[in-house]
Amino acid sequence: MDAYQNVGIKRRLGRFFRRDGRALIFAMDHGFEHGPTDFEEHWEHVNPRVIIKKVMRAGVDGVMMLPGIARIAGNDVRPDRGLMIKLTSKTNLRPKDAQLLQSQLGFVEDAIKLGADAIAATVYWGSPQEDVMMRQFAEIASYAHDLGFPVVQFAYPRGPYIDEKYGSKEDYRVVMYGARAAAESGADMIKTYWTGSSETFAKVVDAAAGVPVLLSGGAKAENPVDFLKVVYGVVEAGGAGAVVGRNIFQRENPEPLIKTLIRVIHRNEEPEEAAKAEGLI
Ligand SMILES: O=C(COP(=O)(O)O)[C@@H](O)[C@H](O)[C@H](O)COP(=O)(O)O
Repeated sequence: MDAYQNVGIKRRLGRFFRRDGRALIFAMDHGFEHGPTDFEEHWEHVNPRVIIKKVMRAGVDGVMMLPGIARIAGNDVRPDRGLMIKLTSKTNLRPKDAQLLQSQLGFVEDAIKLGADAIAATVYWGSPQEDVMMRQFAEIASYAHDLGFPVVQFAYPRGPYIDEKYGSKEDYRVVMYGARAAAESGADMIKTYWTGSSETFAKVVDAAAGVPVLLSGGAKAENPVDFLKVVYGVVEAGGAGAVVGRNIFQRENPEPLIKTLIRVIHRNEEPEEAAKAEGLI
């Protein structure tokens, strides 16, 4: 039985990762997690069908979204690309002291009915509510794995003790700890923060013990080359690519950036050269 389940996990992971073991995944959960103001720069992208068609054309390897957006736009994700459905979230409208919890808003069955190739959940390692998210992740992972579906953990260390002890949630010792905790809790793919250098990110990759580690994109960079350099650093460190939202959808025409990211992630091209080749700069 186990062998068959592992085949399912591997085949489904293979819809995200190319032969080089890397992926560029488009993130589209911001309308819920940050609010629709994230789309104000290019308001047409508040319609998931519009932006998903654009990112598909440009060649992203997969897309991550919440279940309701998958009902609206899941069909626009081409069948040969990965569809990741995330089952936990929070709004930015919550009181501040409740922001350190992601709640479950859907179930493994929902994600499977919607055609998911992978199922994702966030754990804020170090949060006072870490226990709740650990249990949510365990329940989701246990059931998904039983059915042969890979599970992605957004392993985000954050909480008052982290700030007090390390000064920053991006301190590599903290990010490394989160990645390790994700691997030890059964994740098949990990999404986390940039640590500021390729050397320190390599430690995060090591700590994940073979589970692929992808960058969580972050706010839109003023200069796209700065963002490309971060992604280049992730790849140099042995990272498995990036999950990118704002740097893509906060551009009217995201195609040149996506094509440049593909050059950096899948062809190891230097950011500036790649950006010039795609007419981005
Ligand atoms: O993890 C998320 C939010 O993280 P946050 O609480 O803003 O640090 C997701 O909303 C995004 O999917 C993720 O941040 C990737 O999108 P970008 O950061 O590239 O916009």
